Amino acid sequence: MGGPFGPRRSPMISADALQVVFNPGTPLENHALRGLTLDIPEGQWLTVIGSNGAGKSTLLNALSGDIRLSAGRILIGSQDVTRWPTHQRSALVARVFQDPLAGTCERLTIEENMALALRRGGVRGLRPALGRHEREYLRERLSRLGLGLENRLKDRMGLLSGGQRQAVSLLMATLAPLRILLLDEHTAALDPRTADLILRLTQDLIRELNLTALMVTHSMKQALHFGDRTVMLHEGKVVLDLTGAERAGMTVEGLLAQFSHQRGEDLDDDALLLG
Ligand SMILES: Nc1ncnc2c1ncn2[C@@H]1O[C@H](COP(=O)(O)OP(=O)(O)OP(=O)(O)O)[C@@H](O)[C@H]1O
Repeated sequence: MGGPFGPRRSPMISADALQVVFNPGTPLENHALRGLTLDIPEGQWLTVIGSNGAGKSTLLNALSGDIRLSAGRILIGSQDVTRWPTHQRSALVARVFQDPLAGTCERLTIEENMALALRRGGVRGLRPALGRHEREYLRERLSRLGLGLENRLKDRMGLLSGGQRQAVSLLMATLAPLRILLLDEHTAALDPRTADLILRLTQDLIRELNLTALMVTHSMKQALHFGDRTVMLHEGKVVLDLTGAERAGMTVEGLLAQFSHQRGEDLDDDALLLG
C-alpha cells in the first residue's frame, strides 16, 4: 500500500457510485444499491455486515459480474471492468458461497472437481485426465487442509461432509491465479468448530496469496475478529467504515448498537448476530 509518504497506488477495487435497481419501472422496483462507493486497497480483507436486504450479496454480485449495474463504475486494478461479463472477470475474481454444494459438483470426484477449477483459470497444458504433476500438486494442496482428503482424491464430492466440501470449495476458488476473493457467508451453514477451521484456512489463503477479499457475515464477532476493515451496509449504502484503532476498539455490543441505530429499532435477534 505504501507508507503515508509513499507513492499512492490505485486501489485493487474501486466501486464508484454503484446503483442496482431490480424490476425498474414496475410495482416491484427495488433499489438494492443506492450509490455505493468503496475503495479497497490491494491485500485488504474487508468484512461486510448489514441487516437482511441491506445489499451485501448484491454488492458481491456486482463485483463478480453476476448482475449488471444500473449506474456506476467498477475498476479492478486500474481496469474498468464494469461491462465485463462474469467469465471474463473470473481470471481475477473467485467466489465461495454459503451452500457448500454451490461451488462443487457432487457427482464428480474431488480430483475431477479440482481439475475443473484449475482449467477454469485457463492453466495451460492441462489434459482432461490429470498428469502426475497436477495430481501431486492437488494432493499437496489438500494435505495442507489437515482433513486427510489427499488420500480421497477418487471419492465423489457427495461423500464429503459440509465442512470438508467447503474446505475444498475454498481451495478450488484459489487454485487458479486470482486477485480478489468474494466470500458470501461461507461459514454460515457450518457448525462452530468447522466454521472456525474454514475461517483459519480462509485467513491463511488470503494472506499467503495476498488476496483482496470481501467477506459477508452475519456474525459481528467474525466481522471484528477477522480481516482488516469492517463495513456496514444499510439500504444499499455504506453507513459505517471501521479500520485501525477505531476498529480495534470496537466491541460486538458497540457494533450491535450501530445496527439498531441504523435500523431505528431494537434488535430482537441478538443471538444470531452475536454468534
Ligand atoms: N434478483 C433479484 N430480483 C429482485 N430483487 C432482488 C434480487 N436480488 C436481491 N434483491 C433485493 O435486493 C435487496 C438487497 O438484497 P441482497 O440479497 O443484496 O441483501 P443482503 O444484504 O445480502 O441480505 P441477506 O442478509 O438477507 O442475504 C433486497 O431487497 C432483495 O430482496
